[in-house]
Amino acid sequence: MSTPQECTLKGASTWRDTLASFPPLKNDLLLRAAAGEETERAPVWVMRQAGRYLPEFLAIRKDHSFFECCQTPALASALTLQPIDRYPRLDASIIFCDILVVPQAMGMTVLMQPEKGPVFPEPLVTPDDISKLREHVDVDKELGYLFEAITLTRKGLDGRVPLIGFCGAPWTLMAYMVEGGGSKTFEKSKGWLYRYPEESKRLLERVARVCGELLVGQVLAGAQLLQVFDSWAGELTPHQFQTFALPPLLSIASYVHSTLSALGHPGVPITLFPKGVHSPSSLSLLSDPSATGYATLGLDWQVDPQEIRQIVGKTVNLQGNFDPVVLYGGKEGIEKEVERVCERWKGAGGGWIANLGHGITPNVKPEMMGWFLECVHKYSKR
Ligand SMILES: Cc1c2[nH]c(c1CCC(=O)O)Cc1[nH]c(c(CCC(=O)O)c1C)Cc1[nH]c(c(CCC(=O)O)c1C)Cc1[nH]c(c(C)c1CCC(=O)O)C2
Repeated sequence: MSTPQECTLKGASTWRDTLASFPPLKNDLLLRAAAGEETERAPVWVMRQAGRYLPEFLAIRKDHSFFECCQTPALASALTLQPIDRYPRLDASIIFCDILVVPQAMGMTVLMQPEKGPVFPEPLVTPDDISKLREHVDVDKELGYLFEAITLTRKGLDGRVPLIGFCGAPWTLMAYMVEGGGSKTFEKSKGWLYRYPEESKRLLERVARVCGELLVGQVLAGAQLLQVFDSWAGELTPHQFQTFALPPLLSIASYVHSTLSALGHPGVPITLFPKGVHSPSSLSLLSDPSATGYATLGLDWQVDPQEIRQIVGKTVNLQGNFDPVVLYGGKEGIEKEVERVCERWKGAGGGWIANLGHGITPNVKPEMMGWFLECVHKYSKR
């Protein structure tokens, strides 16, 4: 990972003017919860909140390919604002983009296929293929559209809620780069970890370098909180998580914090979403933000907040962990479950950001999302 002094992003010299051009923030609940405050109610947002369950999303998507939406700042910004315009109860926005823009920036072709999801026509088959990746990634050149989208979106938000920037975690990105798409068994990518452990570590650190710069660039462009999505972390053994997934995650957070600090930027909190990581030994490694650089841990729906608090203590904030399928439970079912889960969280103590335990799914009725948000506002009150 390069040292902070080497930050050559354009935003490194322009961020003060960029930030000064934004309207003041009116709703800081998310930032207070991310700073560890037990807020008067839980801030709430939903992973994949801009997406296919919204008719206004489908209307734009009909005329533009998925990556065209990501790469066109006006479209990405419009899609980011759609859920914010529709749901005044959301406490955060997340920039419309995808974790797979990092492998694209490294030189890989990624297609988004209608029923299949992401496909890499030329995945990394053996470590020799690593040499096909760009040696040096010019993040401004390859991903500058995301920085532009963020700056544009901060203006469009008009201070209503904070804007979250994000990237994929190196292990999750490596899994896609080696599998060539989604997988049930992860036999190719996990196969690499057994067969080529040293080459895997080098690949993960190379991916981490791009992720670190991408996150810094997003903050310099106006992102107020960052999230790293390790969607496939739960596929690893605890030993693999510690050996392969964690070191590049730590490199990213350390790079982001030290680079922003060297630039005189006040810094932003980072959330890690290590989906499926339930082992106490792995969770313990993530319990101290001063050691990891991650202020908040995202939880999926398969754990209980009070049990997790027992393991990680109260220094780290938690985010999650509603079952995404609760949104198919009908109004009464949603209300009962939100009330139950909010009580567990209040009993757990510490900073809590309400969210689903994974992305919202495409068949959710938009009014059920609205009802879910209303229930969280009501039942998370302290
Ligand atoms: C693994 C992953 C991806 N992308 C992402 C992850 C991590 C979170 C997770 O685990 O779900 C993250 C992501 N993807 C998208 C966002 C935008 C911001 C948001 O609203 O949260 C974010 C934060 C848009 C998207 N990314 C994608 C869509 C739908 C594509 C379409 O419109 O055709 C959206 C709105 C496509 C995508 N992108 C990816 C897959 C596997 C797919 C296909 C399956 C699916 O649709 O969920 C990779």
